[in-house]
Amino acid sequence: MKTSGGSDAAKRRAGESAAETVADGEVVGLGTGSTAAHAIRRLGDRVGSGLDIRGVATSFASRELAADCGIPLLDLDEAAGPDAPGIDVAIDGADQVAVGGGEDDGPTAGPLIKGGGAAHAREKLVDAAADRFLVVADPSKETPVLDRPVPVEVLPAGRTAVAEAVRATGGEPALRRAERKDGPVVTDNGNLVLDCAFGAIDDPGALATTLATTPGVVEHGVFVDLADEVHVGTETGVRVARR
Ligand SMILES: O=C[C@H](O)[C@H](O)[C@H](O)COP(=O)(O)O
Repeated sequence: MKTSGGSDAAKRRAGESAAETVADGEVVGLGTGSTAAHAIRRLGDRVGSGLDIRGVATSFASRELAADCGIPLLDLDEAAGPDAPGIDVAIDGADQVAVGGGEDDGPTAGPLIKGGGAAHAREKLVDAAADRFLVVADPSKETPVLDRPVPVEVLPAGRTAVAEAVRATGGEPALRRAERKDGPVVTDNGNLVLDCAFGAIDDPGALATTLATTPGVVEHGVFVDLADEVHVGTETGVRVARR
């Protein structure tokens, strides 16, 4: 399991807070990463105590963890077809989340960057299909303006063409390399990842459209207008920002 900055206690509070909102009978999208893993473990505990849910995994890693935790699983095709139950709620992490001011109504949940674990293509499928999408994060992920490099999953044959297109829009692409093998990271879908630095992203919606319409791009890690709630675990509790 990939880990990231931020304390594990804060991640656990965030994951468990979101897991507590899941109700009996629901179909639950199971996110990827070290924060979502806490939600999966808590859901596994609740299943052990009688909660009746089915999970839809977003990656090889989340499927494996959910199976270890005793959560019954559905494929996305089984959950999202015409006569299928649908996905009631998805719980997933983020690499960066824009949280707005909201002095009167509390903080507001804005766009996200995801894909630090190269799982963003399946995550976006599941998170977008869910009736409620809950993001779980620690305070190191919050920012007023997104500015982390955006993970872009590309067809292997499109790697150079997509890199050129990214440069043409002012971005700087870097092929993601594996830490424990000589060569690139290969996604669960058999593709490559370009981490594309754009500096401060003033218009995430426009960038999302540009990347989505670039030939060779399978999926990018900008998630716009998808998050319903962001559960931010702190050293002492949990803050919830809403859309
Ligand atoms: O591809 C991976 C996912 O988008 C993760 O949800 C994201 O990288 C956050 O992971 P973590 O909770 O480990 O920081």
